[in-house]
Amino acid sequence: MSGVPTTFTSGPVRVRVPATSANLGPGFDALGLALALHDDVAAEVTSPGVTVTVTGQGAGELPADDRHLVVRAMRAAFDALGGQPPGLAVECVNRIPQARGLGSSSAAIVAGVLLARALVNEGEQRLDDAGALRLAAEIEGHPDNVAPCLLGGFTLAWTEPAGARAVSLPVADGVRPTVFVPEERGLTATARAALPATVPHADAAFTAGRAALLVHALTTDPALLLPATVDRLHQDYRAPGMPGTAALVSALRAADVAAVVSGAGPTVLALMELPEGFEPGTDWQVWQLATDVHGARVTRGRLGHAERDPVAAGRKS
Ligand SMILES: Nc1ncnc2c1ncn2[C@@H]1O[C@H](COP(=O)(O)OP(=O)(O)OP(=O)(O)O)[C@@H](O)[C@H]1O
Ligand SMILES: N[C@@H](CCO)C(=O)O
Repeated sequence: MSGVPTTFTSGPVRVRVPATSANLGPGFDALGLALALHDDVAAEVTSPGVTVTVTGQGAGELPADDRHLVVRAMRAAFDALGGQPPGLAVECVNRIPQARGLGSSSAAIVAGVLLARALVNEGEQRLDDAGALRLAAEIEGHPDNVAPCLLGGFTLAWTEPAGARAVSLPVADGVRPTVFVPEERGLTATARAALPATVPHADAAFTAGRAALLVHALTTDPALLLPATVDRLHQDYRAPGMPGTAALVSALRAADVAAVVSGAGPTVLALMELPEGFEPGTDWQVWQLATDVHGARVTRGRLGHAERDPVAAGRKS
């Protein structure tokens, strides 16, 4: 399509993007799970200028101009699609807690890339699904959240010289995700700075074996989730920066529940039913979430009444 001028569709488009939990223990920067907790974002091409409205998570905190992450991702995608629109109006209804380890930044990036594509005539010919994944992963810096956000389900992502690739696998019955979300935030960039440049070969070998076992446990045999979620690459190094998270992971695992730090934390993810009466303490919001099997979904039109409600339906706390 290079050389053919970019033209834009008229009217708004909207996208529903899921929260995601990356790493899942031993799958650092590779494995991820899409969860049924969503942001809804709509966008429209306008006359010159950028407006952004935010309801729910991040309202009053996030920038309302070109610095907003959805708009930054849209700008990068419009460049890849061949040209920028005159102006943009973006409406965000956010339910994914931000800077907690639930993939909020990837959800914003995926939303921006898919909205930009949907606003360009013949957008899917200019940027196919594989290209959208590569671009979103490049903006995020690693593919383990953007992959499940785009594809849904349990994803394995990896990076080749040309960019990120991913596959989505079905999740076995019996996997029961619960997230424990604290009030305090933790930026991924800070958690990544806590990691060493190198790790002992024995730890790398140990973790590679558990990551392979985790693919089997999550897709076929959840009875193996406890041994399959042991990691030696990141959680211990990050524990001093999130002691409450580390203590809750330990308490859950001591109760035979496969629990890990969700993404870069500080949220905790359990993958199995909790024991009767398990009490995490008052510092946590506890939500049982289904797996999102669809991934990001784009439709035409404005956000509807239900999509404008920033409180997630069916969330158990
Ligand atoms: N919906 C959003 N709209 C705009 N900016 C967002 C949105 N969600 C997140 N961000 C930006 O991304 C930052 C959080 O990104 P970060 O990667 O640190 O955490 P996360 O994505 O929530 O967690 P993790 O990557 O560990 O799963 C926020 O502080 C904000 O700047
Ligand atoms: N793999 C990433 C996920 C969070 O973005 C990390 O742990 O830093």
